[in-house]
Amino acid sequence: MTLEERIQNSETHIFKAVFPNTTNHYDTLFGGTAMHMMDEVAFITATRFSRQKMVTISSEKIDFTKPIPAGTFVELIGRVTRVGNTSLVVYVEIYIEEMYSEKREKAITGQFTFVAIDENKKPTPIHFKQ
Ligand SMILES: CCCCCCCCCCCCCCCC(=O)SCCNC(=O)CCNC(=O)[C@H](O)C(C)(C)COP(=O)(O)OP(=O)(O)OC[C@H]1O[C@@H](n2cnc3c(N)ncnc32)[C@H](O)[C@@H]1OP(=O)(O)O
Repeated sequence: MTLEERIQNSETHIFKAVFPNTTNHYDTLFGGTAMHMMDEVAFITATRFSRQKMVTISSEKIDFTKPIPAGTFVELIGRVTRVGNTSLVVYVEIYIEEMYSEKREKAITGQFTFVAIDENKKPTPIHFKQ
């Protein structure tokens, strides 16, 4: 399998409904909840890419460009964008999708770096390198 095929195969999509237990006093999705969901989809993407134990080492530049209203769906998409020696980077996007129309827009983006670890919890090479 080529690197591009492996990236394509490990691209991960998760849909969630924005219900009131995830919203703040503005009736929009909590930022912290969004980051939690992003870390989760990034972790799944990293693990599906590598099939190794992965831990988050860094998250960066999380841009909240649109509020996510209660009563919508969100789609999270994780995609590997860089493969290093022991680390890889996953770019995550969150799209808002209205429940009763096809309207859809990008709301949040961010980047998460993961490191593959061995049985001693030390960095270990990712089996696939660029
Ligand atoms: C309320 C209800 C809760 C419900 C719950 C649900 C959970 C829903 C969320 C799911 C999410 C799942 C996620 C699970 C996985 C964890 O939970 S992970 C937990 C958080 N992460 C950790 O605890 C990791 C702690 N850090 C460490 O153990 C060590 O730093 C590590 C990761 C073993 C790395 O060791 P190190 O000696 O610092 O690494 P070092 O050799 O210097 O560098 C290794 C690589 O990292 C890179 N690197 C080092 N520092 C950085 C940096 N700051 N930035 C970028 N790259 C870096 C290096 O460049 C190197 O890359 P390569 O050139 O080899 O590719």
